Amino acid sequence: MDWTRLEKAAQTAAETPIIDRFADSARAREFSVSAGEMLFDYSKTSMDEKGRALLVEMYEAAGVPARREEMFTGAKINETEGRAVLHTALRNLDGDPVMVDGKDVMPGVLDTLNEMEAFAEGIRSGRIAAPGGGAFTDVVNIGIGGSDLGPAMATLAMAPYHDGPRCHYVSNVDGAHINDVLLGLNPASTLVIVASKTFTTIETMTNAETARNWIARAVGTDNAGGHFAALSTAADKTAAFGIAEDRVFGFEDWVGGRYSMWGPIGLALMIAIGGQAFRAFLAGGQAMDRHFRSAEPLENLPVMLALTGIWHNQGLGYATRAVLPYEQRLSRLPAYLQQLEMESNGKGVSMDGETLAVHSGPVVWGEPGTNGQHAFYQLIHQGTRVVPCEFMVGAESHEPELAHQHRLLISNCLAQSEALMKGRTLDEARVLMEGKFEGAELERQARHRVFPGNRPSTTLIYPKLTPFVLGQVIALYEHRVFVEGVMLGINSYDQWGVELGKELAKALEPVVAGEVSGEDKDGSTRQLVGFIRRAQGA
Ligand SMILES: O=P(O)(O)OC[C@H]1O[C@](O)(CO)[C@@H](O)[C@@H]1O
Repeated sequence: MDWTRLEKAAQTAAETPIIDRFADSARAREFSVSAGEMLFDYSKTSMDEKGRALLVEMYEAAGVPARREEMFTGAKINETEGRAVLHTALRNLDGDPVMVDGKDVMPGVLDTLNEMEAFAEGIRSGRIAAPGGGAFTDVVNIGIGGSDLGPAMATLAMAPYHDGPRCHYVSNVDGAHINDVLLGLNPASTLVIVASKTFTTIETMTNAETARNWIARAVGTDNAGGHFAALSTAADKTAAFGIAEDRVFGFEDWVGGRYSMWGPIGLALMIAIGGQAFRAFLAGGQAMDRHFRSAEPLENLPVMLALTGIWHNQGLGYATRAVLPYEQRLSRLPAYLQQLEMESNGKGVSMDGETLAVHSGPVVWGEPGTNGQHAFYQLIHQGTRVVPCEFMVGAESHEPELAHQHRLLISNCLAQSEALMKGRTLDEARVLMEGKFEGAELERQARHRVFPGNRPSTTLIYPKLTPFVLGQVIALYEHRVFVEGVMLGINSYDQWGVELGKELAKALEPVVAGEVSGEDKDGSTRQLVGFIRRAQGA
């Protein structure tokens, strides 16, 4: 990959102020792309035609289209773990065959979907009741990372469609989390879902144990099993935990944790919104898959989202990107995308083990607008670092009676991208301050009110945040990660970088407990442990 050529092209293009590009009346149209009823506008960036052509050339040279076919058809593209990458099969609602090791995985996928739906509808209707009688009023999903963030994010996002039992999510090993969630619940009418691909994750297994004790204390050990379900690839381990086979919804190792909300890991979401709405969510993902698989690069929304990302990160060296949904119900989307993007593309070596020639994927962060405007947008507008912003907003809300609020929301979203691009010159700031200050003080005050402008942003607009649209948005970001990962030459589907901390935490627990001396630890770690133990009165 000729990253130097990209850097030069991007730097040259960035010499032209973004706003000047709109002298061409076709700019907005030509630097936008649609998928279904969704529009992605990347015209407020410095990307020019030459740069875009180079990006497409690099995309082709990296072999993204061929790799994409490999992914969809079950090739083992997760090479370090020897696994296929088939979250797309989970939303392949038509059941067209997808082969892994010579076997069609679709009958199993669709059977599991039907079983999940029968269970979810049973819980929703009260047909599947608590052992003591009475419908389940509350569901607690215990999981972390990919076994938490997806369904937790989507349950919030889908609030207008939530007509099932209340759903709660516990992830942190901090006992405060499960304590505070369980505090308000009645164990006799609570269903606990233990969600863990591996069923070994220490946080989840510890919380599951705590929940089991809580349930057993209230309803008796014999009845506790009736309050549990499990979502996992490890049937032996769910059985060992004591969860009945018909309460276990399994999936295969070709579904990565952070890509797993489309299958059993989405069970709590399905219980919240029902099988039909969950299938609409899957259909949205499937529609984005079809678009991604068939559209030419310039007409392909995930591809252009990815190429814009590469332009900003590897081309211009912008180390972070902000995801700014003007949609309160997407408040957990930035956290979800942090795992999706950073656990996937935060790698320092290429697939063949060589050190990466360019930076890996960016730091992803964000908050919903308009909240962020009153917090960190100061830095985005006037700070010395450039942060490409990814705005998103729905044309319509679910609150027609509050249409004026939605107008305000949209206006704020569009105003921010306009302000970032246009900025405010010193002359304009002076005019603003005239009459209030004069002389040197006017000059000083005016300088504080200058906005450099020329700051890039993109905007994704969708009709309304329905289950279908949420499915489209999540699949869009998954495919963006895929394209960027292939162009960087990395494996987006492993996560070895999380292992070292886990190993060290395991070794440190007996040191913190005072059972082992910890002499082999560094001075800082010994000091911290010592301080904590003294504070605990040990
Ligand atoms: O579903 P599991 O196996 O409990 O894993 C939870 C999370 O932990 C990780 O493995 C990271 O430690 C994530 O990739 C995963 O989503």
